[in-house]
Amino acid sequence: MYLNRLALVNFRNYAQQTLGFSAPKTILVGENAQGKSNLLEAIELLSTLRSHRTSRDRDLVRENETQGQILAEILRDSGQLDLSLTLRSRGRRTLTLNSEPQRRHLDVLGALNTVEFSSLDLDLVRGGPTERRNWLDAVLLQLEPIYAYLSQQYHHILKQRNALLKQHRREENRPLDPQQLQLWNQQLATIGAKVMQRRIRLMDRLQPLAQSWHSAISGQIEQLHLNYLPSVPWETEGPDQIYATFLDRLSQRAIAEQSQGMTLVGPHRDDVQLTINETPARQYGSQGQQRTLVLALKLAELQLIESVIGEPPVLLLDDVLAELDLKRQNQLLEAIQDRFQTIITTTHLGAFDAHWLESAEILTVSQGQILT
Ligand SMILES: Nc1ncnc2c1ncn2[C@@H]1O[C@H](COP(=O)(O)OP(=O)(O)OP(=O)(O)O)[C@@H](O)[C@H]1O
Repeated sequence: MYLNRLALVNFRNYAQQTLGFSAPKTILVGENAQGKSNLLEAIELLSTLRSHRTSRDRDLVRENETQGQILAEILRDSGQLDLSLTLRSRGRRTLTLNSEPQRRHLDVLGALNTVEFSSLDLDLVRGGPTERRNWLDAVLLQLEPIYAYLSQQYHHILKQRNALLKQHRREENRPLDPQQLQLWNQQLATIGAKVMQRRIRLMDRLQPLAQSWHSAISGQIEQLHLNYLPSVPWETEGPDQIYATFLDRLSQRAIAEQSQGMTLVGPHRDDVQLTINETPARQYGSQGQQRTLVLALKLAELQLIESVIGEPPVLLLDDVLAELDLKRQNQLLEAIQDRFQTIITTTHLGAFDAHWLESAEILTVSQGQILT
């Protein structure tokens, strides 16, 4: 898969910018706050329909403008795709694929596959369960875009169920309608079990890949384990078993849920435990070890997406490469070679291994403009 051209109109600090990618690696170099990450954010938006920096479209539209646009030409094995996303400071975004307006936006997921690696990814080790769940969900969206509907459905049910519990807590005299709660319980367990099952399947596929990268980078001295920690005890019997256990668990926590006014059981409470040599990585890791771990996870993600979709995804490295020592840079270089189109941002080229610079096109970003 290859991102051939990108055009930005009134997006973040770009007024009008077209960019053709002509090498397997592109390095965007520039001072702070010039627009390097904004450019990667535009690509991320086309790929996932989300930005990890904001959930409001009005932040993405250039100041004092009412609408902005991102357009891309993507070369896939099956042919060329033209994708455009129009963002409005007031009003809904619109999307076209090959000039056809798309009513169901989630259907566009999968047109452009990307793996992003930024310094924020260190939060996979250092941060809380939310970061790790979001990561799993983002990988699942790339692997099976249908997961977006499942996740949306789950959050809708969760919101409704929480509203019911909250209302009960607020109006203490009002008894909780057991039938209504039962209905939400069944829906939560049905969809929740499917979400968990997909996440666990993903972990099973990521684990051996991450382990092998991790042991290669750490020189075989450290053993990585990824362990899914579900809030519903997990048996391997299959969806019916999970559904039944899920309902049991909800009834066990019923009093706590009613007094707290929120749902305490389900995949929105799950976590992933990362251990190195059986010690939790969060407590164990030096900065270097944590970087090795995150790099192994990202390489596993890259490899898995490639094998599932049958084409290499585009790799986005936001300000992270210069932070890796030369050994880790070379591991990464070896893994991606020229097979993965890679777009890299940095404030300085000095820390790059010469091999990176040889095979890359280097572009300077200054005040919302790309100088070629
Ligand atoms: N909606 C917007 N309209 C105009 N300018 C914006 C908008 N959103 C962000 N900016 C500007 O974009 C710049 C930030 O760009 P970006 O985050 O891409 O920086 P960067 O080049 O990646 O720098 P760093 O190396 O610090 O990460 C800031 O100057 C900010 O004011």
